[in-house]
Amino acid sequence: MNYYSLHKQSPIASFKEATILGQAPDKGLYFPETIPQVDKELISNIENISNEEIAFRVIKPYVGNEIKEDDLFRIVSETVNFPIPLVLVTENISSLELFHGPTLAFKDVGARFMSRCLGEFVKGAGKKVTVLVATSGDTGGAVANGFFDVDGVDVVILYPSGKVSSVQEKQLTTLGKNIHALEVNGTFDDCQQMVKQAFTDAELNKQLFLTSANSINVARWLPQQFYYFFAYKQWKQKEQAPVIAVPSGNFGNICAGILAHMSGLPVQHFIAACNANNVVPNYMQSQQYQPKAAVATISNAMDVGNPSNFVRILELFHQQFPQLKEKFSSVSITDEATKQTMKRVFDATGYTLDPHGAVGYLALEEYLQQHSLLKGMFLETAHPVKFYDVVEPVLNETVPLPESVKDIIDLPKQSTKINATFEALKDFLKQ
Ligand SMILES: Cc1ncc(COP(=O)(O)O)c(C=O)c1O
Ligand SMILES: N[C@@H](CCOP(=O)(O)O)C(=O)O
Repeated sequence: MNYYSLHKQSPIASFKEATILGQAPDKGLYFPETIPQVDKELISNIENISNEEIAFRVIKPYVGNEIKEDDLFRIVSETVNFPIPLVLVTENISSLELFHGPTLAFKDVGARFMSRCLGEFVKGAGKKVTVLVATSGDTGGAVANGFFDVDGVDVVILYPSGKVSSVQEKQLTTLGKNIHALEVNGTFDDCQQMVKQAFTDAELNKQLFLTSANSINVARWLPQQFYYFFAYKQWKQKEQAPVIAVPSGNFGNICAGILAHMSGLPVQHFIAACNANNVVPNYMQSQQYQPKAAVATISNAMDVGNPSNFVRILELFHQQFPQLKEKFSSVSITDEATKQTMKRVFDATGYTLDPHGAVGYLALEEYLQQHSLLKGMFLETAHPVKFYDVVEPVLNETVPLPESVKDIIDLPKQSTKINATFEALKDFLKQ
């Protein structure tokens, strides 16, 4: 598979080149030249196919021959070696629990896949790779975990100071060794902008071999398709495709879901569930894309004011608004409504939502009220314990700490504070 830049000013890249570069030289995001179609048999027989094989068959056309088949199978097997259950919460709403991986968030899938692909590509390159990542909470922890102690790779994580949860911050800042955390005096969008600028700085790129582990990198973005297929495998009413609500911030996750659908996966409709950061819900009303400064919410990992991947969604629909509108809608949910949903669902069903999942749940519930014959699922994108400081007072219940969190909660944070300027990042990287 070849990839073109959405800015159309860079040469075509192979999967390996796109993974190593992260972002195209003209600052565009890479996009696959064609959308491969999965075999009809993969869908009709999906209940009998292992997750490893599903993942392999989905990703193989995107990777082509740039990783040997045996190695690719091993990589996907290691990527999806934890449970991803679809759990019934009410009669017509299910939760796809994406939080059973090592850092308790859906990012583990993309981060594990990408770290292994990059490992293959830089083997024997004789040069150290610096992986840059901007995070609003979960990407950083997953990437840190995926690349921890990997030979030849340094990871630099930029996160907005005071705007991630305490558990997320510990996951980002306590590993040490090849993982460096930069606490930026700004927002996630500032961090993302600084990282994107670093890829275009001639001096830095002469000195360092830089790549991105955000969803701008195709090797982080594309494997996020896997769990949409795993969800369908567990979907009982195959005669009617599910509505899927995805808590959305940078829009990489939902964009991967739409790509899976366009490759043949049955989905009735996608809902991008946003918090108060409502750039995309506004776009769906006005057709005007107007990025704005992110506002802080209790679903902090979705506090994004200029989502990177929305351009990929527009490309998937060939920039045609009527087609986009038919398959995709987007709503903005307030913090107050998020808390009420967490409490109401817990009291009625005993199910504990994290604030991001609660945004997805409410968006889905409202949609199903308008479309009463349909059923759906929301993506529970992180474990509630990652936001225990929000969840516990709302539910008036304690969320037990899993061992992985107990291990880090009392460790000292190791981070470097920097201003939200590219120069500050450059100075740090040059050291
Ligand atoms: C828990 C959680 N939910 C939702 C999102 C939003 O996902 P995306 O940026 O792919 O839209 C994130 C951040 O990635 C997250 O960490
Ligand atoms: N919500 C994300 C923001 C970055 O998203 P990415 O998928 O583009 O890496 C986070 O938790 O860091």
